[in-house]
Amino acid sequence: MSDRRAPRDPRRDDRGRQRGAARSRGEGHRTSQAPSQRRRRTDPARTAAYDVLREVDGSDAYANLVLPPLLRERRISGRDAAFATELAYGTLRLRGRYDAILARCVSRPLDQVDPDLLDVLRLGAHQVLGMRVPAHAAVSETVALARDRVGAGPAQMVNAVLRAVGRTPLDEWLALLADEAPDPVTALATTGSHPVWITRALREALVGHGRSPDETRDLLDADNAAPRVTLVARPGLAGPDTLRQEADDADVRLEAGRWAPTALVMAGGSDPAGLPAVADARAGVQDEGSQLVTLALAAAPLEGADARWLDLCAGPGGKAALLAALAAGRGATLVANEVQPHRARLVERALRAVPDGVVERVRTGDGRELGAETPGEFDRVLVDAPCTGLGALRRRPESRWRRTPSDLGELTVLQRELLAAALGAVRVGGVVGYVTCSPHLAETRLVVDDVLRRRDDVERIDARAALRDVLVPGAEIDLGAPDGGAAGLDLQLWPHVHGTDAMHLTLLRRRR
Ligand SMILES: C[S@@+](CC[C@H](N)C(=O)[O-])C[C@H]1O[C@@H](n2cnc3c(N)ncnc32)[C@H](O)[C@@H]1O
Repeated sequence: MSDRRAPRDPRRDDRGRQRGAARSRGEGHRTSQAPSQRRRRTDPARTAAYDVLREVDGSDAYANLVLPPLLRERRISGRDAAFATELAYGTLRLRGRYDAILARCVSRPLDQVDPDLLDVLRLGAHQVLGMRVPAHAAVSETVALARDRVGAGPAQMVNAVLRAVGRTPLDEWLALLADEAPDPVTALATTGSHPVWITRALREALVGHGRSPDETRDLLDADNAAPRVTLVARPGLAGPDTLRQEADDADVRLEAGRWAPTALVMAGGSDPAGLPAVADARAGVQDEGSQLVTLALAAAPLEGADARWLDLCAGPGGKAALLAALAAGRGATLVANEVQPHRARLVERALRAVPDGVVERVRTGDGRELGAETPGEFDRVLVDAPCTGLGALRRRPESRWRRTPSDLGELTVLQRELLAAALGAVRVGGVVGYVTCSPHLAETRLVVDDVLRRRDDVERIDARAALRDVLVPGAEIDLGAPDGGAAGLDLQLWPHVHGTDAMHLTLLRRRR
């Protein structure tokens, strides 16, 4: 907040950065023209962020697919690229909070504001309230953007609205929004910038998985923070030491992951693709939670043969590549299945560093057929089911505003069918790992309970114990209250507790 209100410092530029020496001497872009004659240039980074927001809104695009090529095309790099990224992603994540504030500063209902203009206002609000941009720069640059992209009339309105937004500090805005909310969940949702239905579902998931509802605020905050890039060093293909050496050579800083022995966290701003091990798939980019559930499935106790593994929903192949690397080290083989042909091709690419003979095949087809097609053939089966992704909201800035409760209906039917197929494909005594990147009880507990209610040949086994067996030595992990029921056996990770996506793992064993 203090930066936002800082008086103008001539040694700093519009983003509060230290100016270059020439700039601070007043040389460079200034001309002898009178201010009124100067044509105001819009800032390329802000324009890029705006164009991403319009693509996301107008074309249903994904910000993380639109922004990187756009930055490359416009040759925006380094700190400007980081600024554009934070501006675009931060604005998308905090859109709900900013809309609630803007609604109090705009004279007409927001749904009557032109969407182009509304995105300019949101970008301005994020600079004023969410970034360390001095208020005068945030306002003047956003007004210039409005003039360039929406027109001179709306630009005046942007000026007035952003000044009104900036007159109240963020903590006072949040207190006001909370006071005016009709109930506590809506207060959390508005101030924490999540839809009410998602806030309620996350709160219920915390409780259902053995945690306190009071953690909801922290969870929402964690969803609003940019995640750090985590790499997986695929065992036997690239050891963490090799990866560290390659990172040193590329001047990239890596830190050991907190929980998974395979995880290395990158210092901000570096490009993972620049590391040879990532370029040739000995390593990859993978959330630490995804690594943990995969390692836990591979570590689950098993009697008898442990020779054939199946990944039922493998695309784009992150977990399949880790499973295959582990299988290679244990003399096992892997079948990877994916229904979408283009994602099956991504699985093949992800598996390209795995030694010959380990990957039996990459099958393109509906995983639901495999229960009947390959009955009882596998010793370990992973079902990383398609889900709402409510556990990975920090990675997909716009997705919380796109998802609707009705998505759950179709997905949870498919989840049940895929889990049933996995239980058909696993041998008696074999293990199935049911995984989602959503903590929603309807996609986790209820799916498993429902499938188990219909059969008496399957038992839950302790996923938490399997996880503890694979953690880095000495790691003390808080997995919530051990209540003895399903919540005591199932594993549910959380962004605000573990710094991972909210990955879920239930482990099941075929008894007969
Ligand atoms: C959560 S993603 C899997 C992520 C993957 N395990 C990884 O780590 O990279 C779910 C995948 O299931 C696929 N899928 C959806 N319906 C399927 C079906 N009926 N059979 C097999 N795969 C399916 C989706 O296309 C998607 O690629």
